[in-house]
Amino acid sequence: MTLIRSVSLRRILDSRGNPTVEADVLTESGGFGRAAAPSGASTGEYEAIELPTGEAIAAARQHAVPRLVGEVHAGNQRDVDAALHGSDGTDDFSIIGANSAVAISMAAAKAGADVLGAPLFQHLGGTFRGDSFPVPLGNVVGGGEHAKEATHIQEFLAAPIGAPSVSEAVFANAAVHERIGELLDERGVPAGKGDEGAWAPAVDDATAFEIVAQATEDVADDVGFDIGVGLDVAASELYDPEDEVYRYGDVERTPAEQVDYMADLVDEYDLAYVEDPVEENDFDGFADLTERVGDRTVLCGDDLFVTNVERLQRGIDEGAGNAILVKPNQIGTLSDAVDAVELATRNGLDAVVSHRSGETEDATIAHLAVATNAPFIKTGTVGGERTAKLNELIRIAEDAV
Ligand SMILES: O=C(O)[C@@H](CO)OP(=O)(O)O
Ligand SMILES: [Mg+2]
Repeated sequence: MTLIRSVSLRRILDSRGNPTVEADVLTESGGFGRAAAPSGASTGEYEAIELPTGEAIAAARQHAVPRLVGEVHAGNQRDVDAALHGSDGTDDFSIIGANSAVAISMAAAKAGADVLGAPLFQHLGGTFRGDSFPVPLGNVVGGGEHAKEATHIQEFLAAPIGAPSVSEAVFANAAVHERIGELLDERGVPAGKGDEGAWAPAVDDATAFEIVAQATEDVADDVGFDIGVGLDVAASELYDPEDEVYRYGDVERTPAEQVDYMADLVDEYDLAYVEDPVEENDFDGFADLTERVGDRTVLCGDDLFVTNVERLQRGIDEGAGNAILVKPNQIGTLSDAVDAVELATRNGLDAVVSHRSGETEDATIAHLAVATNAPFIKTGTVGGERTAKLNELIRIAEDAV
């Protein structure tokens, strides 16, 4: 019924104005799915390979499409993703590109759901999913690789952990974003926005903490539930492997000092969430920090784990982190992303389904988060490519998809 009739690939724009891969999958019975690959700026060293768009499309047309059309059922996601792996033959999608692979994988899932007449989250997660929702972590101030001349820490996140519904959480994050705009204005600090729509003021990290803490408190008072503060430090981008130091402008920290600094920040700001507090090869430092503060905050590996079950298993064995960031394009298929969530969940780690800094209107990750019962989703606060996912969560909660 869901046998794939055609796969079309094209070059479309992402939110940074760069080209990316979009895939259309059509089934014999008329089911249709369309999806597009996102793209990172602060990419991890161990991510699956994103090829230049034209190359990825040509390679996928040559190697993957013939293995899918007339061969594989879109409703069987494992078969679709196995065909993608089989057509590539490497363990990092360096032949067809993880950008082509993920676009096809997600488009096939949507085509499968379309044939079934079921919402995507239900096709992926089953009929008992759809009652619990992830807490949206909203990027409200940022710098690093997402905005030059702004903060050293890449993302300051609003974490509306006490919100009674996903809709109230989404609106609370937007209110924090707006309040920060006012606070910056009051201080006379001009601010543009970074790649993900967060404010990108030229202030130091300490000032950003002050402003974000005040804004989350103000909005929490208004809405009547708890809003915590989270961070994506993206520490690999601050780390100089030659000198073995983290550089925050003129301030340098050794790996041991970096762990101390992160532990101090967790206590000083009662941080609800910290992503990539140390660089991507430092499992020991991550484990040390987890031992020290893992009982009171979510310590999430992004560049550390790259949605890869082998790296995640190492983290589990070594006690490095208590959460994993899940980005389908880091690993190339939905099946691999779901495997990472399931391994994490079985071992008591939280899954945080995530966007990339370069995005499209594609809202697959909203469905993936609901389908896998992920406790968190990180997908920005404002801007059309971010609200595409946030609004989809609101629709899923209302049974309106
Ligand atoms: O580091 C991250 O978590 C992401 C998304 O916020 O950024 P990028 O897509 O640039 O890797
Ligand atoms: Mg990150």
